[in-house]
Parts: sequence; structure tokens; C-alpha cells
Amino acid sequence: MASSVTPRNPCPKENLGNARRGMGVKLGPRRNVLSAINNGGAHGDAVSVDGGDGGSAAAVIEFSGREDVERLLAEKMKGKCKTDFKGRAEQMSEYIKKLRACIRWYIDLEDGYLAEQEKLRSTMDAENDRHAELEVQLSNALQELKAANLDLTTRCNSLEESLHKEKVDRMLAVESYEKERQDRESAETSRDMLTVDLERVTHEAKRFSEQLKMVQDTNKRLQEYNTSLQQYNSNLQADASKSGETISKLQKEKSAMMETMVSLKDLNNSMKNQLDSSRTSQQEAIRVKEEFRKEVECLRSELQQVRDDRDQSVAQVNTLNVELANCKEIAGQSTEDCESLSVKVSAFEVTCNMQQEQIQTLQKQLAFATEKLKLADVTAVEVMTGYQEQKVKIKDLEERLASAEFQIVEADKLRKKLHNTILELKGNIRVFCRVRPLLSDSDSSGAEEAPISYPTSVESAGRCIDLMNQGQRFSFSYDKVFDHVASQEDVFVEMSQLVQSALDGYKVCIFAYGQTGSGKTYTMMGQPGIDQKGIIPRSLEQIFKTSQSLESQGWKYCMQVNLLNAIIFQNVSLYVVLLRYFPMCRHQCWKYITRQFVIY
Ligand SMILES: Nc1ncnc2c1ncn2[C@@H]1O[C@H](COP(=O)(O)OP(=O)(O)OP(=O)(O)O)[C@@H](O)[C@H]1O
Repeated sequence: MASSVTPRNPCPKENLGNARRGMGVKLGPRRNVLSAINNGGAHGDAVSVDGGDGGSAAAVIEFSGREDVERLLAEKMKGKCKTDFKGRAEQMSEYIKKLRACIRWYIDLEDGYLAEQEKLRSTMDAENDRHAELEVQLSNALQELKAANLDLTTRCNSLEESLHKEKVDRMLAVESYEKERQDRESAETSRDMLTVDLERVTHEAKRFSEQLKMVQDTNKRLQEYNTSLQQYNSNLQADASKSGETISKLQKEKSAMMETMVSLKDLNNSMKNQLDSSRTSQQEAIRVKEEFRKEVECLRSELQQVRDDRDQSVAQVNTLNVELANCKEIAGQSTEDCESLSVKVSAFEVTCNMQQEQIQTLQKQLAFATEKLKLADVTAVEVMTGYQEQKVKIKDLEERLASAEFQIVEADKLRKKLHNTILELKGNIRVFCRVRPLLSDSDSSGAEEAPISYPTSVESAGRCIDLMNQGQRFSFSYDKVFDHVASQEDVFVEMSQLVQSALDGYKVCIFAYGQTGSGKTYTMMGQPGIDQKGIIPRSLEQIFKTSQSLESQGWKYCMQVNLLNAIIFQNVSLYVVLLRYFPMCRHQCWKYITRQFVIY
């Protein structure tokens, strides 16, 4: 049976280095000695040791380690006597075989070690090369990362600076916005249109004040006039004609004053309309202000969004800083991380740039809105000031107007009283006489002898008439005598006072007496043509005109007309009245009424 010795590792792994070192030093001589021993041995590279030379069977010796070798070296000859040389020689040969096997084991072991050493050396060289290469790569990567890190640090610093600047700008913008908002709230009624309206209102107010002044002057004049009228009353009987003219003038002034009052009322209404339009403009300005406020709210929300984006960016920067720190710590581990970081940083820069553009756009919009708001506020304040001034002026004018109206009403009352007093003084029943001119066709015969003459003395001028009959002179006196050249206007001037009395609320009656063809219809109705209008159309005109003008003072007139055919009564009454006034000549009375008519 053949025994084999398998080369084993005699040393533990941790002692491999020492073994290697030892091998490196003693390899040459040991190799030679072992070779000599091996050559002196029987079978060269065989690892098993047979029990005998001739291929006899022997136990296979296995060396598993140093202990086996030491055990072999410590092996002693077994209990045979010293003279048993043969046995001892056998034992020795056996021992030598074992030693040979041991040496062979060592040689195999050495060869294994050498092969392993070579392998390890080549591996170590490769590892060294790889290590050197890796070191170069790592140093390059480290340099790149350092450069990238420096660049990133610079960018981070610049970004931090820009963020800080943006923060400051944003704070300033927010502060300015708050200030503007407060200013805007204080200026609640800002109107562009109101300025124009207020200018117009100012102009109208000026005109109004001038007209008011005029009215006041008129009123003053009226009062003075009334005073003079009161004084004039004492001399009224003597100056009846003069007072008539004064009264007519007063009437004209009153009508002018009424017209002024109407125009003032119109002006007041127009000013109220303008005030309404100003209020509308104010509403419009409030609406515009609301729109501005909404726009500012939008801007604020956008600003808030930008702030959030900025915070996110700052957080990203912080995260990136942290990542950068980690990258610094683990620099060289991954260039891909650096690239991704670069990509992130570039994306962040792009985001930052976009946000900066957005912030700039928003800041521009905010500045524009701020300018607009400032302008609007300034205009609103100016307009408000002007509006308040105009309001005060209008209030003052309204008060003056009310007082003027009150004065006018009072003056009107006084005028009515005075007018009625004058009329009473003139006489409640008055008789006027109008002489019809000779008609060319029917009265041609009577034109030669004019039986009528008008006295020219101071006492009788305009009040007396003389009739000639059969050489006798008959004088008649009236409250007023209209000669044959008196116009319809002249007659109505006297009648208009009575019409005014009727308008003032007094009862008035005017009627005409006269023979057929004496001119009653002509006097009362007139004929076509403006100058030919009689008392009735002129009275109606005055009534309607005055009632319309007095409507502005709150007066309302209700008019009613009754028609009565009073020819019989007219003639009978005429006769009665004539008898009353001409009692001395009854016969002439009838003749007289054929040429006259009497107007009450
Ligand atoms: N003041 C006057 N000036 C010019 N024409 C006059 C005047 N008064 C009367 N006449 C003329 O005399 C004529 C008669 O007048 P009218 O018809 O008014 O008289 P009467 O009194 O009304 O008559 P009757 O009683 O018949 O109605 C008319 O043609 C009228 O134009």
C-alpha cells in the first residue's frame, strides 16, 4: 500500500508574512540542502513514503503541520537491544524514509510557498499599480471637487448676497406698500373727473353768487323802493300818475327778480345735478380704488409666492450646502454626485434667475402701481379739498339763497300790502274813460266838430274831459282819461295793477260800459296783432306769466273761467253808474255812453 504525503500549509495565515520574509532570505541555501537530500533519496518529487525499498507496503505518513514534524524528530528508537543492528538499521531506514517524506513535504511546501509568493507579488504589483492609478484618479477628482467646491462656495456666497439684497428690497417694498395702503385708505374719495366737475361747480358757484348778489341788490333796492313807496303814499293823491309808473317799474323789477329766482333755482338744480355727477364720479373712483386694492392684493399674493419660492430656494441652498458638506467629507467617492449637484445648482441658478426676473417684474409693477396710487392719492386729496370747499361754498350759497328767498317772500308780502294800500288809496272803485277815435268811414261827418276837449290845467290833466253841447261846456272828471290816441298798452298799464291785485289774492272786477260801436270789444279783446291785443289777452298773459314765475316760490294758482252774456245787465248797470257819476245831466248821460265806455 502506497502512502502519500500531501503538502499542507504549515503556518497559520497570520504568520504568512513572516514566513514569506523568511523564505525570501533563506530560500537559496535551503533549497540546495533539500535538493541534496532529495537527490540522495529514493524518488525525487514523490510525496508519499513507502514502507520499504522494493515497493513493500508501508504506512503512509501524512504531515499536517509542524507538530507532525516535531513529533517525527522526537521519535526514539523502540526497545531493541543495542546489538540488534539489523533492527536498528531497519528502524533507522524507516526513520530516514519518514525524514525524506518530511523533507519532501517541506520542499513541496516551499514550492507552494514560492508559487504563492510569486502570485502574491504579481498581485501586489497589480494592486500597487491599481492603487497608484486610483491615487492619481482620486487626487485628480479631489482637485476637481475642490475647484467645484470653491466655485459652489462662490456661487453660494453670491446667491446668499443676492438673497439678502432681495430680502432687504422686499422689506423696503413691503414697507412702502404698507405706507401707500394707509395713504390710500386715508384718501377714500379720489376722482379725476371730480376736478373738472368741481371747476365747473366753482364757476357756477361764482355765477350763482353774482346772481345772488344781484338778487340781494334787487331785494335791497326793492326794500328801499318800498320804503320810498311808503313815503310816497303820503303824497299819493297828488302824484297818482307818478306812483303808477313807479309801481309798473316795481312790477317789472319784481318780474325780473322772479326770473332771476327761477334762473337761480335752475342753477341750484344744475348744481345738484353736478353734485350727483360728482357723487357718481366718487363712486367710480371708489370702484377704481377697489380694483387697485385687488391688484395690490394680487401683487402681495405673488410677492408671498415669490417669498415662498425664495424660502424654498434658501432651503434648497441649505440642503445643497449640507450636501456640499457631505460631498466635501466624502470627496472623491462620486463624481456623479458632483455632476448631479452641479446640475441641481445650475437648475437652482436658473430658478433663482427666473425668480429674480419675477421679483424685478413684480417690483416694477409695484413701483408703477405705487406711482399711480401716489398720483391718485394726491389728486384725490386735492379733489377732496376742493370738494369740501365747494361744499362749504354751496352750503353758504344755499343759506344765502334761503335767506334771500325769505327776504323775497317778506318783500313780496310787503309789496302786496303796499300795492293794496296804494290801490285802496287810489280808490276801490275807479272809473276810467277812453275816447274812441273817429272812424274814417262812419264818423267822417263828426270829424269837423270835435265836441270833446281835454283840459290841460295841472289839476285836471289826464283826469278830466270837457263835452261841448249846443255851445255849453260839460266837464267830467274821472280817475283816468284815455284820449283818442291812447294805445292798448297805455290802457293795460293801468289795468295791470288790478290784475296784480287779483294775483295777490284780492277780488277784482273790471267791466266795460258803452254804446254800441264805442269800442268796448276793441278795448277788452282787441284785434289781431301784438299791439292791438286788448285787456283780456294781456291780463291772461300777465296772469299766466306771473303764476308760472311765482310757482318757484311755492305758489300754485287754480284758474276758473265763467262766461255770461250780460248785455242787458251791462246797459242797465251802465245807466245806473252813469247816473251816479253824472247826476246833473241825465239826458246827456245816455248820449255820452254812446261815445264812452267805462272800465272798472
Ligand atoms: N280806440 C280805438 N281805436 C281804433 N279803433 C277803434 C277804437 N275803439 C273802437 N274802435 C273801432 O270801432 C269799431 C267799433 O268798436 P267795437 O266793436 O269794439 O264797439 P263795441 O262797443 O264793442 O260795440 P258793440 O256794443 O256793438 O259790441 C270797431 O271797428 C273798432 O275797431
